[in-house]
Amino acid sequence: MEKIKIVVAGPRGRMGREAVKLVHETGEFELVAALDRKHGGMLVKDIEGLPAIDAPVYSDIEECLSLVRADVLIDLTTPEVGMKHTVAALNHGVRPVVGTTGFSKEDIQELEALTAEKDLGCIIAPNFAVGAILMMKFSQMAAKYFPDVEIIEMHHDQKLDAPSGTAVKTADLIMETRTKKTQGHPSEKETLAGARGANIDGMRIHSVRLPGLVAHQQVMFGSDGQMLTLRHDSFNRASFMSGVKLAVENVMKMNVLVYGLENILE
Ligand SMILES: NC(=O)C1=CN([C@@H]2O[C@H](COP(=O)(O)OP(=O)(O)OC[C@H]3O[C@@H](n4cnc5c(N)ncnc54)[C@H](OP(=O)(O)O)[C@@H]3O)[C@@H](O)[C@H]2O)C=CC1
Ligand SMILES: O=C(O)C1=N[C@H](C(=O)O)C[C@H](O)C1
Repeated sequence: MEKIKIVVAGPRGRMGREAVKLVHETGEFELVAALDRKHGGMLVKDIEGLPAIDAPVYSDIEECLSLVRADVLIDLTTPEVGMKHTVAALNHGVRPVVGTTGFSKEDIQELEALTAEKDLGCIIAPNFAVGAILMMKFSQMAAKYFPDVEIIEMHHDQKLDAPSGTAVKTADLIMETRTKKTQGHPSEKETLAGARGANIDGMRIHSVRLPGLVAHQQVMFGSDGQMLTLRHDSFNRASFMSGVKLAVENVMKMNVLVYGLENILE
């Protein structure tokens, strides 16, 4: 069987490094190139800390996808770069698996239309950890019975986007089952701006950023005399890799855009 030919964008990043390792160690995957703005013209093996792979490194996606035959692009960069990469991949007939967070609803709609036009698969997954997907699904179930919910997401202090993609996705899923309401006292006032967190459909999201953290989320449901707390912790980036593998395998069989790994987990 032919291997799935993969390009990784952001190979020096915390997630990109793990993704390169995953591709290298997975028998049915092959790393055919990497996209790295600082190391165009080099080989992957020449970048400090990356495995001994002879694949070329490009700094420009157009050049990369014109010269290299690839099946899948794994993007782990920033929302602006990730959007540009995803559009370029689809235009070159390459299926994107996007872990990058911070895409807007409009970005996702635009990519959905392009994916349909190109008749390709595309997976955008704000969180690849299976435990996090379950936490989101359980939150969606709970919100039907507990409409008062606050999401507390906690990440390392190098994270660029807030709230996290996972928190936004959790809120999106909750909105499907929760009876809309504005939480808290109707006359509540913040005496310090931001004290009540971000408001999404009347729910609140709080973003904690501290050194030492990796990726954690707690969803708290309150009701008369009882409370339900659902929590997931990623203690390292390896926790995301089984989801990346699953996404790569699935995107090869798809011809639509899927936003969220919960849509492909059996
Ligand atoms: N879906 C999931 O399960 C997960 C998603 N994430 C998301 O993945 C993304 C990456 O996270 P993480 O690995 O921690 O971040 P890092 O900052 O460690 O890595 C980001 C990578 O993107 C590159 N990059 C940044 N800006 C540019 C640019 N303008 N052009 C080209 N490359 C650029 C960086 O290269 P350089 O050094 O040159 O800046 C770096 O290699 C984030 O959006 C994060 O939220 C993270 C964990 C899990
Ligand atoms: O930046 C991170 O680290 C993470 N980002 C994703 C998000 O924004 O939800 C996934 C995970 O929480 C780790």
